[in-house]
Amino acid sequence: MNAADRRSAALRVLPLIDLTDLDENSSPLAVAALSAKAITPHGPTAGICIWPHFVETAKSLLHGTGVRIAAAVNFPDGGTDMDGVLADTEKAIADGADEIDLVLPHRDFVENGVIISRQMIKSVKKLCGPRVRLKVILDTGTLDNDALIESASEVALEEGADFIKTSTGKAEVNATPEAMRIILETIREFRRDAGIKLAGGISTLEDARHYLDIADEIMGEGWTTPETFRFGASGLLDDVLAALSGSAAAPSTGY
Ligand SMILES: O=C[C@H](O)COP(=O)(O)O
Repeated sequence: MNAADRRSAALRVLPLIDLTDLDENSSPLAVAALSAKAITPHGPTAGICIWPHFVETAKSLLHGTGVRIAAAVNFPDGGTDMDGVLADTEKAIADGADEIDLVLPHRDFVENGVIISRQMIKSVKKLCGPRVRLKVILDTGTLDNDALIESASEVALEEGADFIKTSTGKAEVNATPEAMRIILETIREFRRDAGIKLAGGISTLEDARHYLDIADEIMGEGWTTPETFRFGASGLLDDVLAALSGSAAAPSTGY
């Protein structure tokens, strides 16, 4: 991409980023720095994505800025501890979370079928109510099978997910164009108003633009807005800001 293309990609990508800090060593200080970084001279990111116990800190800093606060629950393992997931969700919402990123209990989904997964998504959605958006993280690299990705997407959409998110960023395989295609085709077929969040290992504008091209191809141009499309990324904003300030490109991971 030349400098003009990078700049135009950066302007498109910036409002779609959920700037993420889900490091196990995250801290209130780190969340404060993340919150400050989310408000750039070129406009805000869509949101920040953090651990539930830091929502209160972020809320006090971001209140009124338009930057949404997403809390990751059942993260990153995707276990079946329903009570723990509901308690974390309830607390995050009470502290001011605008969005919940819930990891599907994917091992149980693969081994035992849909019952626990449906129950968990339905119960978390009930806590979210009409105000708080629910993103369901499939962990597509672990599901590792097209039919499973498709059926997990269907289950999430049927139980009220507002977004399907590919990955935690902690698995060996995270977002991929192949998984994205399956999810988007399912969304197109079942619930065009639902969104997709690509997450894990996306750190260059080149990669981000490749995902946007696929979204344009499958859903049509104009579909990708912050209401339907996000990049969950800890590093992508750096390349966006470099492009907007005219610096050189970061090396692409090569999609
Ligand atoms: O939920 C988002 C991911 O954890 C971000 O992954 P990343 O650090 O590879 O960008």
